Amino acid sequence: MLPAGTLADRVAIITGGGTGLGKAMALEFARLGARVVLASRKQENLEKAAAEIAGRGGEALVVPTDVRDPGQVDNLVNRTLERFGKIDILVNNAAGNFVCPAEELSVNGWNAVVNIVLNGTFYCTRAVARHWIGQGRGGNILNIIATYAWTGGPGTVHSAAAKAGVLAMTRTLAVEWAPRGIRVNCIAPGPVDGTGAAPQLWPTEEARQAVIQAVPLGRMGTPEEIAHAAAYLVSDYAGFITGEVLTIDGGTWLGRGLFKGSR
Ligand SMILES: CCC/C=C/C(=O)SCCNC(=O)CCNC(=O)[C@H](O)C(C)(C)COP(=O)([O-])OP(=O)([O-])OC[C@H]1O[C@@H](n2cnc3c(N)ncnc32)[C@H](O)[C@@H]1OP(=O)([O-])[O-]
Ligand SMILES: NC(=O)C1=CN([C@@H]2O[C@H](COP(=O)(O)OP(=O)(O)OC[C@H]3O[C@@H](n4cnc5c(N)ncnc54)[C@H](OP(=O)(O)O)[C@@H]3O)[C@@H](O)[C@H]2O)C=CC1
Repeated sequence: MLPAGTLADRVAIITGGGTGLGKAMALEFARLGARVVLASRKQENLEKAAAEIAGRGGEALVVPTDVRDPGQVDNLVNRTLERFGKIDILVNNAAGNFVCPAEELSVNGWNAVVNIVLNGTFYCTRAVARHWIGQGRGGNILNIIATYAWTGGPGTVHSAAAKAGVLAMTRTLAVEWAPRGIRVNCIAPGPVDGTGAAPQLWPTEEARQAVIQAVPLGRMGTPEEIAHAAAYLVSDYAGFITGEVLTIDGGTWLGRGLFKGSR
């Protein structure tokens, strides 16, 4: 765990910060001293997370936002600046996902996921970076992707394609904005319990056990394990890291190996 004070005085916007991994990151960033801005569609989830942060002595601003709407994203940036006067960190964590054979996926289904994951990430990134560049100051962007950005993800073509786009965006902007002092990195989590992925991707205990079988470390990850790594990447400890993907998946994307029977 990073020491308290690591993110002192930082202001962090976290999209999808009311639930799952976003909430875990918000709690951890607040523990480390950051003031956090929670942005997603459902105000009720955001308020609950903000109350939990306040209950632990932290400070959180709630800004209901649909990241698919560039106008709402501009409002998110403006509300953050009105309240805190600056932005140091943006975490693009909001996502939508469901399992559906590609040939059965409707245009609306494709667009729903791609608009949240790929377009929403770009709208938020552009709005925050415009502010930084206008002010002549740097900042930190962390994008939450998934390992199927490079392995492919049968059953989730919308999400896999969108996350691959976010990975390309990360590497592109890491270099394009390096002279501006803006770092851009990714985390690729493996399956994590206690998040919104469960009802969408492993809705039954049987399905969950099948996922665990695919993990070399033999278990799901925890939201806190992702949050600790996220805090590191947006902190000064990672000051020379940009354009990188930190995979936190218990070895899952590497597979189980071919020769299990003979080991
Ligand atoms: C290793 C793990 C990696 C994990 C990665 C993650 O991201 S985990 C993160 C997990 N967390 C989350 O996913 C949380 C957020 N997720 C959400 O808000 C929704 O799941 C959303 C992504 C559909 C967006 O909602 P919305 O209100 O904007 O959209 P809407 O309800 O209006 O639907 C739009 C279209 O999609 C269609 N459609 C929907 N479901 C299915 C389905 N199962 N089957 C087929 N199709 C489906 C629906 O029929 C419609 O098409 P139509 O009929 O008009 O042609
Ligand atoms: N959990 C896991 O096992 C894995 C998760 N991931 C990634 O981790 C991240 C967090 O997912 P997880 O915590 O599991 O799932 P959650 O469903 O808990 O989180 C997704 C969040 O995105 C928000 N969101 C969805 N659509 C929009 C939108 N249009 N505008 C703004 N916010 C939106 C939701 O809030 P609201 O409904 O209020 O809008 C929700 O808080 C995602 O990027 C996901 O792809 C990657 C690999 C594995």
